[in-house]
Amino acid sequence: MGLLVKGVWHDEWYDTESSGGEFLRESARLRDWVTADGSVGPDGQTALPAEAGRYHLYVSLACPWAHRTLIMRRLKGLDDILGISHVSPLMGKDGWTYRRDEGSSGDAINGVDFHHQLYTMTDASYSGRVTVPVLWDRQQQRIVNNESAELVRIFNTAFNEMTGNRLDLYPLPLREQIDAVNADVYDHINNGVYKAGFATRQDVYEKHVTALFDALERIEQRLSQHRYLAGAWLTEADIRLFTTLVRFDAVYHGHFKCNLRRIEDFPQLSNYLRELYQWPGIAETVNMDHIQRHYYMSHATINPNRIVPLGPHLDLQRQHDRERLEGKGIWKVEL
Ligand SMILES: N[C@@H](CCC(=O)N[C@@H](CS)C(=O)NCC(=O)O)C(=O)O
Repeated sequence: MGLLVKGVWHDEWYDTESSGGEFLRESARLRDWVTADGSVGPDGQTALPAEAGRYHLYVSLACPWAHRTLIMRRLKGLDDILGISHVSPLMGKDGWTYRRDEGSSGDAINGVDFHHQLYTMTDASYSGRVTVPVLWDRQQQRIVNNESAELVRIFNTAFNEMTGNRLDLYPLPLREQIDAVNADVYDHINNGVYKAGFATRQDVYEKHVTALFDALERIEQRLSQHRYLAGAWLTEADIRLFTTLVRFDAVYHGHFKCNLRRIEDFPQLSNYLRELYQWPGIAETVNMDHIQRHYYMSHATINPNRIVPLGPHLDLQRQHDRERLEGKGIWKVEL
């Protein structure tokens, strides 16, 4: 675990000292877009044009943020035009690596050993955290974007004409609702588990665990009325919640001490989790071995002996009861 300072790798754990025991997530810095024809992104971002085989996705199979992009790649039928490489689940003094003997695929495109090399290839004096996921442009030899929320949106639209895939996980009429639920889920659940787990003071931990379970209760309530977070349509909001829920009982409950309840103990959330897990294509994106080994073996400050627990035995293929609520599947746009 570490970061780059002016292009030089430093092995350092998160600094929570200067923030009163709080884990503060750094904003992603590489924010260019890919659009169908290379015209600017939705907020005027510089963009590159969609082309089959031009881009490559670097992920960790353990990481919930990277997992969003893997699900989008699958749902949007991008497997053949967007290659992937995955890091080793173990993130030690060198940060994310491409060590095959630990379970990495190796880097199929650049052959680097360390993920931070992709950042310094992009900018020789890069400063900041070195994170997954990353979208790489093989033509310009640089990272295009390292923010998963934006990669989800890029994958949702940029390649539609090429693939003929009309699924829209961020439909115009639902955007306001999606943005609102995303904000709550991001702050209190996706990032909430990290804020609790990486806290280095008792009161800070308690504050974030309480906020996390309050948010889970709110979502539980919502899911008692609606099949999905934005109503009858499955959207990116569901994908974003799913990647945290699927790790929850296996990792966050024990390792991050988010243990007031398990997801299994919430009737709506647990059935909803199973429905999404059983959605065509999604289960294949879940790698519990990488998930468990990553967290328990990489965070030495939390689990110094690096023992990986054997349980819990989750059966996510069990039947769910969500059919009692109206579901319309995924929205489709006209091409
Ligand atoms: N904002 C980023 C966050 C990604 C992120 O924090 N990924 C974690 C893995 S789960 C990481 O690479 N952490 C390395 C570090 O913080 O040094 C995104 O959503 O894409």
